[in-house]
Amino acid sequence: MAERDIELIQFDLDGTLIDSVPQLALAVNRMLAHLGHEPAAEQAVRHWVGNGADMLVRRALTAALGEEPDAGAQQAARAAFDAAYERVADQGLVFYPGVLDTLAALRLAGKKLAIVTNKPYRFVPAILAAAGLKDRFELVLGGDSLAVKKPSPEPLLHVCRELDIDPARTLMVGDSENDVLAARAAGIAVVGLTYGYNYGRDIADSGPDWVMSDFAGLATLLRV
Ligand SMILES: O=C(O)COP(=O)(O)O
Ligand SMILES: [Mg+2]
Repeated sequence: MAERDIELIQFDLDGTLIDSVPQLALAVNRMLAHLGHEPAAEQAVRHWVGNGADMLVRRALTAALGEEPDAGAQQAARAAFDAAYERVADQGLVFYPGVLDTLAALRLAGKKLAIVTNKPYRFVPAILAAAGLKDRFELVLGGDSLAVKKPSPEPLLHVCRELDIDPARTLMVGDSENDVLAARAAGIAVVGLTYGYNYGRDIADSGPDWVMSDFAGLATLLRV
């Protein structure tokens, strides 16, 4: 199948469309301060993002405590993180270069667009609204929208089923090995972006079908 036959593009959010680490780091540090711990460096937070809010909080707490938190500490920390992130998630958002123009061009070319993020769903609508992207996506799934999140293929397959589009006519675009693993297991072609997080590792090592350093490369790939 030619790349121009792609009908549906599923996007990761953090590290792909937006650089959300400043806001996540702020929320992590408000949570740590609330619990009496020293703040974490933004660079550390960058490497903790990728498996959703529970894992981000767990990694931050483990670093602060020097051991895994117990269930009660984890729960209290998650509540403090959520309260803090709710206030800043849509503030001062930075979209990566080429994202807004390329999304508009893909839409104009008749492509269906969706978001599959591991970020809890409740934070996502405000982020999209702040960027004027509320109506750009056919479907938006958060990390807690289904019973499983990426690297499970299920969220990606769920979107294909809901929109009635063959995985073979779908493209996944993300910055993390979780995006590549989910796409591969779903039989979906995948672009790996080099500018995101991926725990500080090279996305090329995960073996995506294409490696791109620039979001606008999608327009060239899909010939829109
Ligand atoms: O919130 C996370 O941990 C990662 O979110 P993402 O799936 O949009 O990269
Ligand atoms: Mg990501």
